[in-house]
Amino acid sequence: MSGQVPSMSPLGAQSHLIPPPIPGTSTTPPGNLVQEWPDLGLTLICDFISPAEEQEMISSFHAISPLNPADTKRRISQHFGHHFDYTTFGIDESKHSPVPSYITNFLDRLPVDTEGKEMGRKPDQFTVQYYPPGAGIPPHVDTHSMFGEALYSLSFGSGVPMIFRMSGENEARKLRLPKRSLQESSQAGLDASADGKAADEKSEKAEGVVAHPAWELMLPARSLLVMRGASRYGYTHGIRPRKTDVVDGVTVRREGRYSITMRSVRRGEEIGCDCPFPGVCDARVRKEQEAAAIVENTEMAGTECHMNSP
Ligand SMILES: O=C(O)CCC(=O)C(=O)O
Ligand SMILES: [Fe+2]
Repeated sequence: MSGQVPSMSPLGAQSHLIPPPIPGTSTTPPGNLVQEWPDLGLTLICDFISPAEEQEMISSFHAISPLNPADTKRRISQHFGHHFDYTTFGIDESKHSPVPSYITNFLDRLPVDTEGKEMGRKPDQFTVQYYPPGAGIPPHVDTHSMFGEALYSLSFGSGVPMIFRMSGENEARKLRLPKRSLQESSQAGLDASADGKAADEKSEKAEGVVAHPAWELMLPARSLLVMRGASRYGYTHGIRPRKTDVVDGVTVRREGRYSITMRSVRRGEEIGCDCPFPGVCDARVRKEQEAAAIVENTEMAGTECHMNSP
C-alpha cells in the first residue's frame, strides 16, 4: 500500500532508519515526476522550478545575505510576506515584507486545495533559508493552529534527505513543557520542540519512551514538497546535520542547500485545529492549559471560601 504508516519499533531501532514508504508515481502535464503518499498527505513534485529560476533565486538570496566565508555553520533565514508575531502568536497586519518576484513568479503553479474550506488558498508567509553543507534543522511539527493545512517546501541549490517520524509521547511531553523561551521555537513557526536529534534521542532513551521508526526522503534540488494531513499534523520533519548522505547506495558530500518554506497565516475565527493528532496539537494543548487554569482557580476560590468560613 502506498503511504503505509510504519508500525512502532522497539527502542534502539529508532536511530536506524527504515526505508521510506513506497510512493505512488505519476507525471504532471509538463512531464514532471510526482511521488505521492496519499495516506500521509505527502507529495513530492520533481523539477518544479527550472535551473534558470534556481540560479536567480540563489543570486537574489545572496544579494541580501552575502555569504560570509568565516561563518560556514549557521543557517541563514530571510522572511517575506506577513509577519508572524511569536510573542502574541498572531499576525501583525502592520508588518509585511514585500515578496520577491522570484517567489511570486511561481505562486500560480503551486498545487492548492480544489475543495474544502481551504480551497484555492495560497501561502502568504515565506521563509527562505540557506543551509551550509552539513547543517540541518531539528525535528519539529510546524504550529498547527496558526497556519493553513498545506505546508510547502521548495528545495534548491542541492538536494537533502528530510527525516520523518510519526510523533509520539516524547513530542507530546515536550509540547506541554513550560516554554523556556519563545525565541527557541520561533524562527520558523516551530513547536516548542527539540534542540536537535541528539537531544531528542537522549531524552527518549533516558525515559524509556518507545519511538516510532524514522525514515528519510530525498528532496532533490528544484523539487517541491507538500505536506498535508498526517505528514503535516502528526509527523515530525527535520534534516539531520551531517557532512555526507547516502543517495541510492552512494555516499555523497552534502552541498549548500536553500529552501523556501511557504505557509498561509490563519486569522481570527480560522485560528485553531481539530486534527486527529491531539498529542502534538498546540490548539489542544492551549485548551488543556485553559481548562487546568479554570480548575486551579476554582480550587483556589474553594480554599478561600473554606478559609473564610467559620
Ligand atoms: O528546509 C526545509 O525544507 C524545511 C524547513 C522547515 O521545516 C521549516 O522551516 O519549518
Ligand atoms: Fe517545518
